[in-house]
Amino acid sequence: MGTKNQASSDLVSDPKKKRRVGFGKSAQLDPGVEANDCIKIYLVSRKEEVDSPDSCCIDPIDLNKFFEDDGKIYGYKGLKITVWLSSISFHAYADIVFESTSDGGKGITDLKSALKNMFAENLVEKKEEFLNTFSSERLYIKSVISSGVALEQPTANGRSSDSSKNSKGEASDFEVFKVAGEPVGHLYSRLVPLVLLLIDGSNPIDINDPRWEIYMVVRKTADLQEDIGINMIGFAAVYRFHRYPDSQRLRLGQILVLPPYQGKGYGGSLLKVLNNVAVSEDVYDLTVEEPEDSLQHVRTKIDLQRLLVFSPIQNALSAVVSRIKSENPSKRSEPCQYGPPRSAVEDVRKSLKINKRQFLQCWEILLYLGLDPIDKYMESYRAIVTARIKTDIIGKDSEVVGKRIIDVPTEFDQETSFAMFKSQNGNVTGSESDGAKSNQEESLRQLVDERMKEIKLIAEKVSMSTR
Ligand SMILES: CC(=O)SCCNC(=O)CCNC(=O)[C@H](O)C(C)(C)COP(=O)(O)OP(=O)(O)OC[C@H]1O[C@@H](n2cnc3c(N)ncnc32)[C@H](O)[C@@H]1OP(=O)(O)O
Repeated sequence: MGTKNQASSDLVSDPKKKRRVGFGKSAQLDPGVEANDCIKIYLVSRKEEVDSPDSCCIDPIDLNKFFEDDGKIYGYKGLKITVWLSSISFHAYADIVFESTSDGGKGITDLKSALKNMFAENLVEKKEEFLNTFSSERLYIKSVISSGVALEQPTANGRSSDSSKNSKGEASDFEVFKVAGEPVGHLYSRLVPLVLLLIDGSNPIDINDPRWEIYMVVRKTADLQEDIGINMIGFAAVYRFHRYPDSQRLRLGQILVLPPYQGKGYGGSLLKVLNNVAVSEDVYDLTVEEPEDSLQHVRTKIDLQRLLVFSPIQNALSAVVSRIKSENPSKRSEPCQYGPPRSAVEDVRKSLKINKRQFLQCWEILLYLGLDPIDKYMESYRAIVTARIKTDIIGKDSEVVGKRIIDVPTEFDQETSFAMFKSQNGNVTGSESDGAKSNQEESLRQLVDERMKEIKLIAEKVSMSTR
């Protein structure tokens, strides 16, 4: 880490100095600068890319969280921090530039310790030392994968056309390696900054727990010399649970495709490899921990492609589609069940390793795809989705007297925030009113609209890929 206008030793590193109390009037207090506004992080794979304006600037989820209290940096005038993060060894170097420092009543932020929070041991003090890592650590990824196991690549359809969009054909030129046991800790320690910067709401995994495995996607670059040409594209951290009495479950905890490679099919390919692992090892199921919408989108597309050709569920699916067509669910006063039979849930889990929750999500979209032409059955379909969402939010007893949903002020997404309200005698008391009821209906309508949009989008993509 270094500075241009000021020596790095000028930076405050004594925690006691971090938040000195100022005595000026509050109106004159240093307003600070948002970390997000003065830090830029570039991902570089060659030393020539350092200082180049054309390098890949990444877009971290939130840099403010690395700075105490309100995420602001205090005490600097004209502060600009440029971080170069190596995608070869994952070391980082920070170039810190500022015109002057002074305590404007809020102390002078300790930049060193904040950057250490982000990059830990990967942070290199001297630029020269950082530049040297491109040669001294050039075999790092190669050495990691040499301790791992190469996995079979998926041959399933779905991404090949997208991959060919890339004129360099990058997405077809990759391999996946599984790293387990002792090397996981060392490798993951290097990957932690990427996880914290690029995966929303992530926390580092416990590297002392031997049940974590890392699946690494690498690309061999043909134009470079032997030994050098291996880049990491992305990785997944997967937890292997024991399931009594003699089975195992896999849980995808974190997945990241490096920003320059996102949207080129690598994430989907990695998920397909994980599906292959789950099926070939005959584990109980493969689940995903709190998937982001973007991941859930890719995952659902892949699962739908598998389900559409999975013959054991096709009869059940046709039967439910026919019932919807003839029963007209939108006209029924009682909510009706159009879910899959239990045997289908079990078949899907056993053969495809898709768990029930994910299968139900996919089933809803399979019904949409089956109701052809969908426009004719849209009212019925929407009624089914509405009933399902209502049940998900307030449980199976939603129609029971005395239980109502109301929307409540919340710091979370308003669209998904409800509270259940139960009165003693079945009458609604307190603040629930006609107004609250219509708010509740509006919230439900918005949720249904969102889900309908999502279903339509995925159904279109899947139809396109299977044509
Ligand atoms: C359990 C967890 O780890 S949850 C956190 C998941 N990880 C992250 O959010 C980190 C940042 N994102 C990523 O690393 C990647 O974008 C992943 C892993 C989510 C997906 O990998 P990619 O290689 O980008 O996906 P891939 O190219 O196979 O598929 C692209 C699809 O994902 C969608 N997608 C990719 N990135 C995003 C995004 N940031 N936002 C919304 N959608 C996205 C695209 O719309 C595309 O869908 P389409 O083909 O239907 O148009």
